[in-house]
Amino acid sequence: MMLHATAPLTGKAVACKGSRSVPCVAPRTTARRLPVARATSTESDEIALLEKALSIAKERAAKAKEVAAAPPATAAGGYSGPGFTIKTFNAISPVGLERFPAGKYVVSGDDAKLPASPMAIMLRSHQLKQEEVPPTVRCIVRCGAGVNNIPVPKMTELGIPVFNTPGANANAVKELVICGLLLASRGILEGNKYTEEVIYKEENMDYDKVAKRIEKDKAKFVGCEIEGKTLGVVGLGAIGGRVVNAALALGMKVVGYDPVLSLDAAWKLPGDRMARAESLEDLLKVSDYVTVHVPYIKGATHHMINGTNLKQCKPNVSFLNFSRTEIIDGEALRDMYKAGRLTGKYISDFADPFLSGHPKHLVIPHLGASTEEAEDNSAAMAAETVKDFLETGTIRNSVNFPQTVLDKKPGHIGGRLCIVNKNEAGVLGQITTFLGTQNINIEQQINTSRGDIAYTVLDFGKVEDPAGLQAGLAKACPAIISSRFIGNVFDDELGQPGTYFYVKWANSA
Ligand SMILES: O=C(O)[C@H](O)COP(=O)(O)O
Repeated sequence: MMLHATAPLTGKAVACKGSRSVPCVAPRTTARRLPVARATSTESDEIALLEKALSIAKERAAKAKEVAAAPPATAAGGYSGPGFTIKTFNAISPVGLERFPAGKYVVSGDDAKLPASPMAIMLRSHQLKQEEVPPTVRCIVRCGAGVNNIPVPKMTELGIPVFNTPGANANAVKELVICGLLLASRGILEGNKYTEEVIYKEENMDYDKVAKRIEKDKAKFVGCEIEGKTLGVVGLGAIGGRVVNAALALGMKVVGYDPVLSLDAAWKLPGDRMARAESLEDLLKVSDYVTVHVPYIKGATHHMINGTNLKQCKPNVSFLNFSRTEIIDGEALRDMYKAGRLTGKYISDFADPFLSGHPKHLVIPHLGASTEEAEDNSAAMAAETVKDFLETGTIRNSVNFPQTVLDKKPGHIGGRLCIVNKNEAGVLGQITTFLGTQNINIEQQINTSRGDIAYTVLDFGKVEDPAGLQAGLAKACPAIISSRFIGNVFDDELGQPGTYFYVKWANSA
């Protein structure tokens, strides 16, 4: 789709309320034949718009670079020791990067600019390889929801928590889903393509002819309304829940399905106005539109919509996929289109290897979370999550570690040990027994577990040799994967970033 306002244009830019980056163009007042130069005018409008969009993108990227490359400044409060080092992949919003206090954190996408090997990784859709994760990395944070670009099971095995930012970009995705519903119900993209590729060409950009043709050919693109139709929402988390409410507000009927609905998410649903399907098949049977909002998990949501359950669908069902390609089996859908069994559209911000170029498959770039607001929210939330973890060991919004929060006692002076170990019987006992042999009195502790991993945080008084303590503990408890000693971060020499971190896999390599 070309980037310009609707009707043929005078080329005169006017201020447009609510639009920051895309100027509107004043409508023509009298009909006239468009000279050949008309094409040049439209092109120059488009070039101007594209240049403007590009300059905004460049400005944001430059700002992000500037923040990331800022030399380590002296931190507020006079701290002048080493800072936590964060390696970024992808362009991360400066709004998030600015959350890392200068002098206490050094953030860069370039290893050479980090004074020490990275202690955390911050990324968006970059396909993270295991080799990119040195043993100094204590955590990884995804500015966004989907973590299928991160080798999570391997990270779990290495004892590295992976965080994401659930909900931070949900509104942006919801708005695009609503747009997707309209793209599915009306011939918007097809009509635009036809106008540009057929009408303009055939009528040689003659305005009067173009205007007549636009009226005449509208009959080719008759759509339907979404009001009163049924939307099936698969996955009722932060995005799905918002989609449910927005669709209801537009007068749609909504049926939802989520086999792992959290209590938190359930509270946000309009239970009285949304029907809840007992199974995916039940949802597919009644839906005119189906939108998927589940994470991509191999073996769980891979081809969740497939050749078997597509047979349950209404023939004119349209699919919206702003989650991940592999959730819908594109090959099966293509076969159903081929056999004439399905006639609705498939709207997505992901390409599909089996449907590329198929007239029913309307693809746009992966734009779900690409709004300034979503990028800012996700980066800010990611930065706070990392800071909390690095400075206190707190785990919130992790996809592979248990939620763990142990508030420090006011005025606590001394150490905190954060231990990651295999979730096996007797390990906690081994840890506390060992600390007892070292004359360490535990003041408070928390022990949590998730799957194969357990995480323990213990507070105690001052210790003289944290490194020796960690080495001794690892020897006494073979199930320990890593441990991290946190003193009073930034306040005493034991609390300096980068110190006292034990990693079994690095030591045994
Ligand atoms: O997983 C997500 O949050 C979305 O797909 C957005 O991804 P992006 O940050 O790469 O745009």
